Amino acid sequence: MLLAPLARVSREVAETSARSRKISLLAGLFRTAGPLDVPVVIPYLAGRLPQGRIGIGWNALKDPPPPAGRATLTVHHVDEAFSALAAVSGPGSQAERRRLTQELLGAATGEEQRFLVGLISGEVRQGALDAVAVEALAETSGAAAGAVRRAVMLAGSLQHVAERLLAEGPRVLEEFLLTVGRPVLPMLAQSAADVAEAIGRLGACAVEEKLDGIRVQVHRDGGTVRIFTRTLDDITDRLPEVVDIAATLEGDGFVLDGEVIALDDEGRPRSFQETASRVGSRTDVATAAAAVPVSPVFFDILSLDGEDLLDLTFAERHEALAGLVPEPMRVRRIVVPGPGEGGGGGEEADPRVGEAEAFLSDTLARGHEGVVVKALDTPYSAGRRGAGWVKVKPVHTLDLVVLAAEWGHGRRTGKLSNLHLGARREDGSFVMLGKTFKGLTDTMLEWQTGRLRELALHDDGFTVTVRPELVVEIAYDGLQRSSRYPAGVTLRFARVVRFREDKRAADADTVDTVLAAHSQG
Ligand SMILES: Nc1ncnc2c1ncn2[C@@H]1O[C@H](COP(=O)(O)OP(=O)(O)OP(=O)(O)O)[C@@H](O)[C@H]1O
Repeated sequence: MLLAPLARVSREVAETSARSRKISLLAGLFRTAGPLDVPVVIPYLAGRLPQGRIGIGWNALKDPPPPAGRATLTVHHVDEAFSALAAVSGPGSQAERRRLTQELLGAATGEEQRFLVGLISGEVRQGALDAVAVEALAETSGAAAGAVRRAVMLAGSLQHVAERLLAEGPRVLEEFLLTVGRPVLPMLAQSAADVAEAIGRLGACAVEEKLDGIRVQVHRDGGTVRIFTRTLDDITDRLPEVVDIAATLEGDGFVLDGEVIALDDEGRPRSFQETASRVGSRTDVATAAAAVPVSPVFFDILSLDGEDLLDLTFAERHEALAGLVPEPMRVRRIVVPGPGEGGGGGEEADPRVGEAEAFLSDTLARGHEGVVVKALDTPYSAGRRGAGWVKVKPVHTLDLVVLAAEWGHGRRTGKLSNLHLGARREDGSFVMLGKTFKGLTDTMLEWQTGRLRELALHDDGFTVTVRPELVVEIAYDGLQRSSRYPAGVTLRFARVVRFREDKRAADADTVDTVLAAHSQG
């Protein structure tokens, strides 16, 4: 398959806001993709290189040779060229990378050059591509969209399902079952401004503590335990104490969903940074575990003794959870009846809300982040922000993407300090909303300097532009008008709360969400 139609479709999908048009563009592309192309086409459309980081900065990209007059590059050839680039190392590697990059660009037409440069710099990034691609795959293969979606959730990979579906046809979808040992994309929550709004959206529900730890999916198959993160990375070796606990539970095979968190002697949460760096540390796990032990706290169960529980209601799943996991390892919760069941309605204050608000206050007093209100009658929506889960956090924060960082002065000389913060647009590009260096501790400054150097594209001696991949959680006091920023607004008193390495840029907040939250507040 030639690169030219892929570059064209990528541009056209970004340019149109009509979902049906996006689907038919992608379906047309998938129809022409051969089995060897699919493993490359899907990541390229999402703006990702299968090789990961290949260390090309702007120097290698600037002053490209004149574009080729005819499209001859194949997707396979480009993939090989990127593999060759990723393998370059040692002395003279910068010059060699530039030579290989320029050679590749010289073989590309104008449109292909723009696509390749965007791919390398992280600018080609389609927002919400997965959902559209699922429908396009259904259209191309003749499978039902729901069946493709479920297979993607269970496989945890659009690419894997696409490869098999396009090669083998719709029947292959039956093979994507929930399998203990293979992670599933976790269900995510929607947000509400307060408990009353959350409860108002749901019928009978559970109000659960929202713990500020790291999401984990714990699988046990007989004697084997595996632990996965929200992004489906296997972190089993980093959490020996959680492995031990999972091994002591009575069930033989299960998949549990929950959070791991570092607690102090009184059972209060230690700082998120302590939990995060403990879960992130791969070296000398035994010492790290002794210094900062983490506890698992489970809130859902997806499979038990060979039975897939995803389609059961939350009430039924919770019963199964309670039968397997003893209380201190289950999240604290209260159950609130539906509007017709326990009073409420009418003009007077809804007692359902009062009880939930008291639970929230108590949860905050215990040092936790907020609550997640969950409908009792809904199935587990793997990989989606399901309407059945609504989170309420009193401190509103945004997850933004670092677009660039400025070299610090004085005490911060030699460190990348002031961060340029971007919100996502639906088309996958980013809008800068402001800058901040507030809230950064010395440790964070040190860490971000190293991390941002890895992502650097260009350094003009003052500002380092980076691949837009690092997600940072920002607290702020509202928005204010500003003609200096492209959305016409900027953040007031933005300060860094923490880095969210567990999130991808595609999970960051969109500029529309930011503006909508502001207009409500
Ligand atoms: N009782 C709970 N039920 C569900 N999720 C919980 C619970 N306690 C803590 N969490 C955490 O809260 C998250 C739910 O919010 P959401 O799905 O929006 O994820 P998020 O974007 O990581 O949110 P946040 O940044 O608010 O933690 C889960 O991913 C999980 O890590």
